[in-house]
Parts: sequence; structure tokens; C-alpha cells
Amino acid sequence: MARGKNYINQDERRDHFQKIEKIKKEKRSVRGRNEDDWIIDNPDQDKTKIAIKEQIKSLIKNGMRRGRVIEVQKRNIFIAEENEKGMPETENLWLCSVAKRHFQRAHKERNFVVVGDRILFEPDIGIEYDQDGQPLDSDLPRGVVQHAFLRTSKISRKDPMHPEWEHVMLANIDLVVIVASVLNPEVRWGLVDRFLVQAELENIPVVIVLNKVDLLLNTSLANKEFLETYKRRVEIYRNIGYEVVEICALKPKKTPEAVKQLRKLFKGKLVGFAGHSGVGKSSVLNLMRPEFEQIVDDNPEIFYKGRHTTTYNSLLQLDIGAYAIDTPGIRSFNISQYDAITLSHCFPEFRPYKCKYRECSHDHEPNCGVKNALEEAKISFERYRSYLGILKGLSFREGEGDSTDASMIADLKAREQKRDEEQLNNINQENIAEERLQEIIKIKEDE
Ligand SMILES: Nc1nc2c(ncn2[C@@H]2O[C@H](COP(=O)(O)OP(=O)(O)OP(=O)(O)O)[C@@H](O)[C@H]2O)c(=O)[nH]1
Ligand SMILES: [Zn+2]
Repeated sequence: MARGKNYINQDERRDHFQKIEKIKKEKRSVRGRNEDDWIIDNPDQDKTKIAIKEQIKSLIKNGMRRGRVIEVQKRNIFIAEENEKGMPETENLWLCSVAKRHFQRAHKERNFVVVGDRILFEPDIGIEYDQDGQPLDSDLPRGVVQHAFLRTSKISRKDPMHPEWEHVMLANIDLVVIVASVLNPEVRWGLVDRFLVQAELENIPVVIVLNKVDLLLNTSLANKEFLETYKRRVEIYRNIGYEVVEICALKPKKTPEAVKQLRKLFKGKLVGFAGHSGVGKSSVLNLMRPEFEQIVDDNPEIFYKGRHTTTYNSLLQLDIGAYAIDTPGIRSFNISQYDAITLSHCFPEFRPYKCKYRECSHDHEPNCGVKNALEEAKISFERYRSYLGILKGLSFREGEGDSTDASMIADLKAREQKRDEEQLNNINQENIAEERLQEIIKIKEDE
């Protein structure tokens, strides 16, 4: 599956993952939760696996239940009970609150639980029920979230309102699906790169889905120049080793292979959808839902009339033994600041190149392998620009370019142009040589 393939050898690969593990551990320790929230799965505590299992067993015996967070609406947490296999049963829902003790601590994270989190909850005995056993104020049974398990993976950003907090958007996912649309709105590659960095950091496989390819056929929207730039961009990612699927979610019959490929990639997994607003995340997701299968052959448009607009992250059950977390489109995506070594490991195409300095930031240092590779066109300017933007903490915001540091962009653009001119010059010289050769041949023929 698509993850960077540019490891030089196994040692390097191991090195990379060790670093990532270290960073993950550090990040864990600054979470807003206290250690005892994690009693169940906490590897830092002196507990053996058996002791932890026993502990869970006894908690469950005392009325605690295993659940998976499927939607969070402010303080209302929707939980699906988990079956023995650890899979959420989305028809078995509870409406929970979080135990009060979790609110009394300093915030480091926006929410105590997020969609995808695995938790232990207990039925809320303070709730009044009617004679049929239904809660008086809602049609869902009520509970209280008591413990949360450690996350195996997450995608997060800086909280736009409180930059010192972390906003975890997706937890415990097996595959990140970065959705963008080729047009309306155009692909924000800077955003794609930021999601890719997160996926690399968490070591989660990732697939880039480019939706609305039907619009590429519209010549008034996509002229020749646009198409060329678009194709070149896609090639950059494919060359790095990322899987890029081009699809038309609105008329899936136009891209049947892409639909098939996605169904295969999603099968049996918890898939997290990420991307900008309006790119068609829900539309792509709906291709994997049972209702869609029934309607697709007649008139796919009908289905969209009843389409829900995503306002909260929610976990949905798909028809291929998979689950998906759909996220509402986000408008800004700032990821935490990482040091150059960590960040450049998240750009797999940088990994093969060695620099003079071990701690090279690939920015101003002499004898930088990455910059040399850039000049030799082995690394793309676009990705390098993203790298510098993220390194320098430049923000990605709706309506702005990939990054906002004008002088840096001007400098890169000048170098990019210089390289292009040199290449063009080379081609021209080849052409001139070719022309001369033809002239010579012509002359000879004339003779
Ligand atoms: N032309 C074209 N339009 C599409 C395609 N897929 C989706 N759309 C349209 O794009 C718009 C947005 O689609 P959604 O699926 O709601 O996008 P989303 O990413 O879930 O949006 P948010 O819920 O705001 O995050 C809708 O009007 C869709 O009909 C496609 O393949 N081609
Ligand atoms: Zn370097």
C-alpha cells in the first residue's frame, strides 16, 4: 500500500520508525488526560498484559461496557457498543456524557474523547426512565464514559481557537483517505501534504483520492495548460509511491475501476476521511454504503437528494466490512511544529539523500543532499516548498496559497524558473543540433 517507498535499506527504515515511536511517546505524555484514565491499556504502568486483562474483566463484571465513540456533539458522546471482536455495532447506540472528573484538569486537548476512540462506559443510573425502560429525555439509553484506551493512531491539528491545544480529528484508523477535488474547488496540495505528514508520522497507510474528474473533460474549466500542470502534480505523488485514485463519485459508472479499487482498499478497515469542505468526501463514502448499491443502477442523482451534510465527525458502517469516519470539511489545518529531522522523514522522497550536517534543515546549509536533489529535479519544487512551509510553521488557510512567506516563495520560484530555463536551454540546444544535422543531411541530399 501507498506509503513512501524510498527507504534506502532496512536499517534506515528501522531508524525511521524508532524515531517516530519516540515522538509518539513524547506526545502521549503531554495529552490532557491523567494516567489513571488510561489504567486499562497503559504500558507505562507496572502492569502485565494479564493483569490489565483481569482488570478489564472485573470492570466489565461490575457493569462497565466496551464502546467505540461514533460521534461527538459538544458534551454529548454517541457510543456504539463493541462486540467480542472489538468491532462497533452501530445499531447498538448509547448517548453518553464524560465522567466529571475528566473535566477538572488543565486542557491540552480539545476533547477528552474523539470519534474512533475506544472507551469503557457504564449505564447512567441518574437518568429517569419511563415504564418501557426508555430514558425520558431521549430515545437512546444513557451512559457515562469512565475510561479511554490508548490510541493506536491519530490525525490531529492545532486547535484554531486555542493553538496551545491539540485537536485530534481521527483516532484508531487503519487507513487515511485524503480526498480532494480536481476542480470546484481545486486541489489544495499544501493541505494534502499536511495530511500526508500526519499519516507518515503515525505510520498509517494513506490513499489520495482525487474526485470530480468529470470536470476535467470540461474545456472551459480545464484548458490544456491546467491539464498539464494537474497531470504533473499527480505524477509527483505517484513517483513518491503514494496511491492516487482518480474518481467521479457523482457518476461512478464513469470510473468503475477506481470504485473497485477503493472498495478493495477499504475492505475490513476503519477508514478516516480527511479533506477540504465540498470536495466530495461524503459522496465518495456513499459509494460504499448499502443504500447506494440499490440506487446506483437507476439514477445516482436521486441518492444525493437525501444526502446528509456533514456537521460532526461521525463513524459509519460500510457495506464491505469496513467502517469510515467522515469529518466535516476543515478550513484551516495547522499541524504542530516538528524539528527538521522528524519532518523530513515524513517526506519519503527526501530520505535517500545525505547531507553534510546530520541535523540539516535542508534550508540554508551547504552541501545539502536534499537541495542538490532538488536542483537535479529528483525532488519536486512543490513538495520542497511544502516542506519549508511546514517547517517554518506557515499556516494553511482557506483562500491562501500553500504557504504565506512571500520572500521564500519568490526565492523558490526564481530557482524553479532558473532550472526550467536551463532544461529548456538544453532542449533548445538539442533542437539546434537536430536542425543543423537536418540541414547537413538536406545539403547532402541536395548535392
Ligand atoms: N461534478 C462533480 N461533482 C461532485 C462529484 N462528487 C461530488 N460532487 C458534488 O460536490 C458537492 C460536495 O459534495 P460532498 O460529498 O457533500 O462533499 P464533502 O467533502 O462531504 O463536503 P463537506 O460535508 O462540506 O465536508 C456536492 O454538490 C456534490 O454533488 C463528482 O464526482 N463530480
Ligand atoms: Zn540537507
